[in-house]
Amino acid sequence: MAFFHRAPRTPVPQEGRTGILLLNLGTPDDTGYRAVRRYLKEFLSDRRVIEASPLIWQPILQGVVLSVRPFRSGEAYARIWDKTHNASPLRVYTRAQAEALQTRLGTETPVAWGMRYGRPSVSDAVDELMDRGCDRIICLPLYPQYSATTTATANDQFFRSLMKLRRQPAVHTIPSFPDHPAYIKALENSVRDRLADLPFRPQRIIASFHGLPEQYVEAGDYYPQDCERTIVALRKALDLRDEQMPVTYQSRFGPTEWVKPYTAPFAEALPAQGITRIAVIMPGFMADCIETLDEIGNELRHAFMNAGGEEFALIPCLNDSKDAIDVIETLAVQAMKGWAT
Ligand SMILES: C=CC1=C(C)c2cc3[nH]c(cc4nc(cc5[nH]c(cc1n2)c(C)c5CCC(=O)O)C(CCC(=O)O)=C4C)c(C)c3C=C
Ligand SMILES: [Fe+2]
Ligand SMILES: [Fe+2]
Repeated sequence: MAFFHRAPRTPVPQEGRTGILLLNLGTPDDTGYRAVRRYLKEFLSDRRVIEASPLIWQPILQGVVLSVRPFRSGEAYARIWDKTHNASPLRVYTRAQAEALQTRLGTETPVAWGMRYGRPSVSDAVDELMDRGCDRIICLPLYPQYSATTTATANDQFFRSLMKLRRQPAVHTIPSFPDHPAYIKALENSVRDRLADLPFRPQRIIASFHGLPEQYVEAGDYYPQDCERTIVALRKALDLRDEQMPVTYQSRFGPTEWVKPYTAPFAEALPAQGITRIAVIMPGFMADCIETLDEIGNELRHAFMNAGGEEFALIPCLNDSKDAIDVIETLAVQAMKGWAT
C-alpha cells in the first residue's frame, strides 16, 4: 500500500473554503460488553490518558480492567441510553451541535464532527470536509477547560489524520475557552433557567468537574486552573460568594490521588452541616453524558439523599441549546476571521 493516502475525492478544493471540525471524546456504539470493551480499550490505551508504562499498564488493562469494567459501565450506559436515537447522549448531542452549527453557518462552510475514540473517527470527519472542498480546517475540541488528556489528544488525533494526506489542508486549532464571555453567558443562563423552574432554593450550587490525576497537574497540566477561571467568572456573573458555588472533581479512576475535593464525599458531608438542598452544575462537559447523567444524576443523587439530603437538582449541560450553539458559532467565527483576506 502506498504510504500517502488518496487525493480528496473532490479533485479541486475551493481556495479559501473553510470547514469546521467539532471533536468530542467518544462513546460506545451500544451498551453490550463487546462494544463497551472496544471503546474502553481504545480510550484507556491512549498514553495521554494513562501515562504509566504500557509494560505495566497493558497487562492490568487487558486483564482485570477489560474483564470487569465493561459490564459495570455497560449497565450505566444502559441507564442513560437515548432510546429514541439508539445512541449514547454524548453522540446524540455532539451530532446535534454539528447540525445546528451547519444550519447557522450555511453550506459554504461545511461542518463535520468526529470522536477521539470510536466512531465517527476523526479521520472520517476530515475526509468529509475535504470531500466537500475544504482547503482549510478549523478544529474545535469541545472541552471548555484544557487538559492534555482531552484537548491535546483530540488535536493529536486530528494531526494524525493529516499525516498521510497528499494534499493537506491548512489548519487552525481553537484553544480552551474557560472564561470566554459567550460560554459564561450560556452557563449563567442555564443556571438561571433551571433555578427558576425549581420548587426549592438550593443552599449550594456545586460545580463538579471531571477529575484528573494529581500527578498530571504536578507535571504541568493546567486543567484545574482553567476550571477555576470558569468558576470565578460564573460566580461573578451570578453574583455568588465562593462558598455558594464550591468546586469539586468527580469521575476518579484507579487507585492514585486525583485533584481534590472529590465530589461525592464533599456532597455527602453537607447534610450534617445543615445543607440539605443542593443543585449541581457540570461546566466541564459541553454535553450530557454518562458522567453527568449517571454518576451525578443517579449515583450522587442517591448518595446525597441517603446522607440526609432533602432536595437535589441537576443543571443540564448546554447540549444543543441555542446558547450552546452561540458558544460554538462564536468560537468558530472568531477563528475564521483570523483567515479573512
Ligand atoms: C485515567 C482515566 C481518565 C482520565 C484522565 C479522564 C479525563 C477526562 N475525561 C473527560 C471527559 C469524559 N470522560 C468520560 C468517560 C470516562 N472517563 C474515563 C477515564 C478518564 N477520564 C473513563 C474510564 C470513562 C468511561 C466511562 C466509565 O467507564 O466510567 C466521558 C463520557 C463518555 C460517554 O460516553 O458518555 C467524558 C465526556 C475529561 C473532561 C477529562 C479530563 C479533564
Ligand atoms: Fe473521563
Ligand atoms: Fe464515571
